[in-house]
Amino acid sequence: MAELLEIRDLRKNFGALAVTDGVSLSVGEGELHAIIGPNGAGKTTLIAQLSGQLAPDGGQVLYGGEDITHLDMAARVRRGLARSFQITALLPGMTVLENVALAVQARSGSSFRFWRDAGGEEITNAQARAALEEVGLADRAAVLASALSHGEQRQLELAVALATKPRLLLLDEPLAGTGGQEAERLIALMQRLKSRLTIVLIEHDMDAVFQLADRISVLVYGAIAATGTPEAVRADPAVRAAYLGEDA
Ligand SMILES: Nc1ncnc2c1ncn2[C@@H]1O[C@H](COP(=O)(O)OP(=O)(O)OP(=O)(O)O)[C@@H](O)[C@H]1O
Repeated sequence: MAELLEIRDLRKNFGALAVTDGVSLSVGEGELHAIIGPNGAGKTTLIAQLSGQLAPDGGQVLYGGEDITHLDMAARVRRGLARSFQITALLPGMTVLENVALAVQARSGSSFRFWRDAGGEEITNAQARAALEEVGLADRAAVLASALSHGEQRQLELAVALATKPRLLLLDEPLAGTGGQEAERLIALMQRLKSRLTIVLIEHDMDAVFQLADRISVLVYGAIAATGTPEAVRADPAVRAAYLGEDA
């Protein structure tokens, strides 16, 4: 498997706290790589450094062989690296379609003038509708984002990320706050996406993680305690002790 993402000795401190403590890991093209670990282990902080939201204090991030460590978020999105947020970043006063259309625009880098040009808006909306179709929200396109259920908002966040046509998708707790059928729908969606995208997934729902992941990395106190297939990670005594507990 060719490596799409390579993280080398990444470091981030908040004051005296080493939140990312020399993390090295690679993610192959087409892989779904889950990052698990206890609360406060530094998972979100790690993702933020991959998306370009947070600058690391040391180490390197390579994407498709290119050193992107010092690129900003917009430059990473243009290269096909998209993040779906743990904290909902939707515009509640805009429709579902408008939320996705804005993301399409961001990826194409189209100017405001292009947006207003005849045809521009239509193309943008067609791409936005395709993303909504993919996540199963097409029939909610005209509804205000604020009127969606929690699970639907998570679907919309995924549509927003997909609208940027990512090659690598960073998902931070996409199942948070969902349950039952909503969670099942999102898991089925991730299962579909993993056939055509590379995904780095942070998730606390262990059933979902063990079902979806090709490989799992366990982060404990900012460092990788283990990386391997779900079977290997489940069997790792250090992982069981540090995180999964007796009944894992
Ligand atoms: N901006 C910040 N300034 C100071 N400390 C921070 C900041 N962001 C995070 N931290 C601290 O860094 C540590 C790691 O936080 P992070 O959110 O990355 O963990 P996490 O593994 O994603 O946790 P969770 O599973 O609860 O989401 C925590 O102790 C947190 O309090």
